[in-house]
Amino acid sequence: MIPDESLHRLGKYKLGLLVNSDLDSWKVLRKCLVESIGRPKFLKGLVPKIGGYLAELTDSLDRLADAGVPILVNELMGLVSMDIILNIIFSEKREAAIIYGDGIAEGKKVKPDPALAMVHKVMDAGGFYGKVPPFIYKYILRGKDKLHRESVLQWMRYTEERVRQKQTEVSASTNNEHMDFATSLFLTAESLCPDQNTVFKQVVSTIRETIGGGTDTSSNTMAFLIYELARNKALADQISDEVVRAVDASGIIDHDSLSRMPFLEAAITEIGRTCSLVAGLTRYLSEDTLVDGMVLKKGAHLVIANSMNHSDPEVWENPQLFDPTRFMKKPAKPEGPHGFGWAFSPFGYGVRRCPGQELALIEMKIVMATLCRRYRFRLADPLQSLEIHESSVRECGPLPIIFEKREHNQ
Ligand code: HEM
Repeated sequence: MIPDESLHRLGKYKLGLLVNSDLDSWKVLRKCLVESIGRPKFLKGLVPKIGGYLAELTDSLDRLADAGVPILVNELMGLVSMDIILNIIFSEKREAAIIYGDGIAEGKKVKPDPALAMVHKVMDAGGFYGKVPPFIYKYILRGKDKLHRESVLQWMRYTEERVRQKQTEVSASTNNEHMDFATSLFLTAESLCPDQNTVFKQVVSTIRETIGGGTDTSSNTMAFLIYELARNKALADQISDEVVRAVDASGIIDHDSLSRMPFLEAAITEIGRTCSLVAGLTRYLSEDTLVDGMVLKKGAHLVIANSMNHSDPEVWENPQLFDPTRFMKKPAKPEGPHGFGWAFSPFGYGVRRCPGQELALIEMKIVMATLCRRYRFRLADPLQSLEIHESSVRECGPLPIIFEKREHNQ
């Protein structure tokens, strides 16, 4: 539940998408986001872009496999998602995951990536302020409050600086044919917002949410999936064989071959259920609403508990079991994106559903297809259990994994 004091403060907040309480400005930003990262042409163009990056990453992972040393897969996937999202947003060519993989292969101690470390801290701050009523964090948890505030301020300065640089580039450029997300966002926001100051503020807020939303979400989902595949060799082999069949001899994964990987897609969907990355969705009732014969009053704040719905034994047979085949069968009910009605909503529902869903699915599919085709994943400690850290999203704790080359490694 959102405490009243927070709500009062949110009432004045008209920036960004996630916690924006002003319908008009939310609509403008949502349009910006959906018209840029949601466009089919943009999504199709992502496949070769991410594929090029992965070709370099797998050279590094090959060296890691040859060295036979474990790598923290939660950190690796965080860097992969960060490299990809910053490339999409700013056309920045980052190689943080490659540097990390090479460093580990050579037995060096690798320093944490500053941008990723900042996102982790901000997600932690989001989790902290989302859970604890304001008077507690203000008066009782003063020390933690100070730390989280500093992380948030550092993050705000970083994103503002990046967007300012971008604004200068956009206004100097005459050719915006191959636009990155930030450029497209600027141009759309300029056509929709009343003044330059508002444009700047909205772009900064939206970019903050896109980096945050685009990093710790897909990266943790992939880390959780790698954990399952490391524990279940038969599933991992099944995905690997499917990918080998779907791509031609060149091994290049293109847009068409991605559509020939239903089992991998089902495994990604199933991990969305078992890990419930976003544990709950929040809603404000703008009118009295009838739910299961009960009237919920206008003005109520609801939390839709994904983590409970996703493991409800009345809906899911053997809910604790990681079983992708449940998403390959004919849906039990015709409702909802996967035929499981309200019982399955990893990306949310309706007008507030995640605007990055298609992007995340393409990214996760191409990254996991590439990794599953080329490597087996082995837990460095066979008894390793999964550590889950509850932040703004569910985060995968330290997970050391050994990459082993498969026969289809090239
Ligand atoms: C596995 C990956 C992801 C998961 C599981 C996820 C999940 C979610 C969920 C559950 C919501 C709330 C939806 C609702 O209340 O109905 C949400 C909102 C949002 N997501 Fe994602 N997301 C993912 C990836 C991404 C990516 C890649 C981006 C950006 C490129 C993104 C940006 C956002 C934004 C901006 C919102 C707020 C939308 C609004 O309030 O109108 N997400 N996401």
